[in-house]
Amino acid sequence: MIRFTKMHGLGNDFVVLDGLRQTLEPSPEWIRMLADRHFGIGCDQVLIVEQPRAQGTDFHYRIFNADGGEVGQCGNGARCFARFVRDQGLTDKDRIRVGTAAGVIELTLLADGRVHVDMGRPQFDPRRIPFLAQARANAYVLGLATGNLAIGVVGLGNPHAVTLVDDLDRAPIERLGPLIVAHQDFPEGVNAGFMQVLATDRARLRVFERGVGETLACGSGACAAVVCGRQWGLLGERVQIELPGGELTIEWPGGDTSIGMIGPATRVFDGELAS
Ligand SMILES: N[C@@H](CCC[C@H](N)C(=O)O)C(=O)O
Repeated sequence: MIRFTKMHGLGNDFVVLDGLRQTLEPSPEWIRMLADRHFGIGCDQVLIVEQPRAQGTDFHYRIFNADGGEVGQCGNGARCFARFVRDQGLTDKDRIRVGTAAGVIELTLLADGRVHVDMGRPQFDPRRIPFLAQARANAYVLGLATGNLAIGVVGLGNPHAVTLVDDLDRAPIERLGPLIVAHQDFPEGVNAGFMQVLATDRARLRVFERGVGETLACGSGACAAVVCGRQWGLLGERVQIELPGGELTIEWPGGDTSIGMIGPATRVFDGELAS
């Protein structure tokens, strides 16, 4: 039997697994089965808690998309990770340092039950995102079969493309999302965000995620949207991002500073899976 916990961050849902007290062999086929909403448990991402690998960290955090691919970042998952390791008695710390495939992030359990994630500094160097562009820019033009699209591109431990729209309810996300995610200029794929700015401290966002499709919320996507919005002179330092599943607070002073995200983490149920 494999023990798991079903959790979500604003409807971006996860199967969370303790890889410290049980032996796991997360093949892509097994991850796809867990994530399957008909033949498995159902989730957008599978998250695994492992022994720390980097010095000065408490745990290692592995993230798998529903398609079985392993990735470097999941912001909503990071909040659930913090809640999980505390609720399972794996730590008694309020501030937890976690290594990921993309670097170290810091999670802080707040007194009101929400979690703050220090997501690290945004990456703008196209080669390191990775994105095929000659030089760094605040905006790029992406050639799609449907025409040219203006995007911002930023790495948050995973790649993001952000498009500004006038009306999020009318944006052709189902049509453009798959084209952006699979575009040849993103050798490892990309998460495609669509943002409508409402004020300097408030925006709406929908994200078509790499390896999943559209989700109810994307934490790293919300950070990417604020970074791009600030670079375009549209957003301030502290922004409320409205996603289909609820709201996140994103803080980014700009420049070479790290980006902060505050939001909820919810445990839905615990279960056992016949392995
Ligand atoms: N939902 C996540 C992002 C998960 C990974 C993403 N789909 C990728 O492939 O990079 C979030 O909350 O950040």
